[in-house]
This record gives sequence, structure tokens and C-alpha cells, in this order.
Amino acid sequence: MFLFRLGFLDVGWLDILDILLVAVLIYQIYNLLRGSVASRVFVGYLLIYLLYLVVKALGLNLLTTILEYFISVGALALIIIFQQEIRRFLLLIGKSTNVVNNRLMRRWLLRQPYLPESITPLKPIVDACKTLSAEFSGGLIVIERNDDLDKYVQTGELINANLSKQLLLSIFSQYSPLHDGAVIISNGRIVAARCILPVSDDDVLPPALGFRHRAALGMCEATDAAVIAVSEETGRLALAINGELSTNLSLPELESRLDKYLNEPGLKPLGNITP
Ligand SMILES: Nc1ncnc2c1ncn2[C@@H]1O[C@H](COP(=O)(O)OP(=O)(O)OP(=O)(O)O)[C@@H](O)[C@H]1O
Repeated sequence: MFLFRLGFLDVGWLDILDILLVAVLIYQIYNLLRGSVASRVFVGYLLIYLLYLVVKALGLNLLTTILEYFISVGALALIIIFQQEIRRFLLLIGKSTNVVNNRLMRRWLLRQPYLPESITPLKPIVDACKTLSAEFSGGLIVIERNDDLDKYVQTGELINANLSKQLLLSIFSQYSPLHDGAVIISNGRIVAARCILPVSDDDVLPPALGFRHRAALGMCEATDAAVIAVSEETGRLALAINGELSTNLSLPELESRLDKYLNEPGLKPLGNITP
């Protein structure tokens, strides 16, 4: 598998593949830790490891032995320090390979027949967000994509009604007994309200953002749903998708991001946003 020679090094296809895989891994770890205290610990550990390699190459035996001990104990310490990040990383991997909860995979693997789904129009959702934002009413709206959200539906009150802007506004009205928690929307229907979502423990979130936003982020870390949070304090709109929370979105931005994410080719159709 020899490809070319770099100085005294023989480089093959497998070496290139190896380098690419390590680069992807380091990039993913960097993305996961970006901005957190853990990232500084990671850089510190990496520097000590580089020092170890240099010291070993120079043949400084005593220092090499000390650093070897430090690195092996450090590996254990890293697992403890990074437990939240490791958990999030494993959750992301599990989410992307989630066969049981993924309806497309289930259909394909278990040969379940294709049942035509009704579509979720985005316009009533976006219109409701506009009003909620203007009136400084808090809102938390989960829109199902492929992952089954039944587990979260069970934590709230079942509604199973046609999706409409008015119904969403009634649910999130401060006088409604259902306004706390999240609304879950699936296949053009408001399935449940007052649902409890998993809360993210990401320490990169600005302290100004409270549990509504943490719940939005937590839900999109655990599933592939899109989650909209309307802030009661500021009226600002935020959208959580694929483990990332985008805050301070304008209404057109919210519309286009939702449209792009939910109507991606290969997914069940969810309808278009009409202006
Ligand atoms: N885990 C959760 N699941 C569902 N809803 C939640 C969860 N945690 C909080 N909420 C909802 O968020 C509401 C407000 O929480 P909080 O004030 O901490 O949020 P926030 O992010 O600061 O948003 P806001 O800007 O609207 O105040 C709660 O009353 C509740 O309705």
C-alpha cells in the first residue's frame, strides 16, 4: 500500500486514512469541548503528552518514567473530569445510530410498511411564535422529525388536536393550566402539552438563558427534533437543532432554518412555510 516517500518516511493509503480519521476525531472533540473549562484541561493534557514524546525521543529516562505515570493516572482523571462531555458525545453517537427510535430505520430494517404521514405545516407554528414573541409570552415547541418522541409525550397532557396558531396561543397563555413545559407537535397535530424535556448540562450556555433554553438544547441533544424556545423575559426566539442552540433569531431566520432542517430530502415531508 506504498504511496510516496516523505524524507525517510514511507507514506501509504492506510497512513493517509489514519491521519484523516485522527483529524476528524480531534475536530469532533474540539467541537464538543469548545469554550468550556474542559477544553483548557484537554489542551494541558495534550501539551504534557507532547512533552512526554519529546523527552522520550531525547532518551531522558527518569523524566520519561515520571511523565508516563502522570499520563496513565491522567487518563483516568480525564474520564472523571470529562464525564459530562463523554456522556454528551455518546448520546450524540447513540442518537445518530438510534435504530429503535428512528422511524425511517425501523421501516427499512423491520420491513414495516410505509404508512403515508400527514404533514406538519410550519406556518401556524411560526405565526404563533411571532405573537408569543411580541407579547412576551414564553413558549417551548418541539417539532418531531424522525425520532419517536412518545417517551416525552407521556410526561405531559395528551391533546391530539389539529395544529393551529390559536390553539398554540391558548396553550401558552399565562392563564392556561397547560402553559408550563413544552408542546410536542407531530404529523400536523399537537400531540401533547406540559411535557417535560431533558435538560442540557452544557456549560457553554450564557447564564442569562435559563431552564427553558436548557430544555430546548437538551431535547435536541437527545433526539433529532427541532425545538423552538420563545423567551418570556425578552421575547427573543431561539431554535435548537442537532445539539446546537441558535439564539436571537429573527422570524425569517427561524422560518428558513426550520424549513431547511425539517424539509431536508430523505425525510418524511413536513410541508412548506408560506409567508
Ligand atoms: N425541563 C423542562 N421541560 C419543559 N419545560 C421546561 C423545562 N424547564 C423549564 N421549562 C419551562 O421554562 C419555563 C421558564 O424557565 P426559565 O425562566 O428558567 O427559562 P429561561 O430559559 O430563562 O426562559 P425565559 O427567557 O422565558 O425566562 C418554565 O416555567 C417551564 O415552563
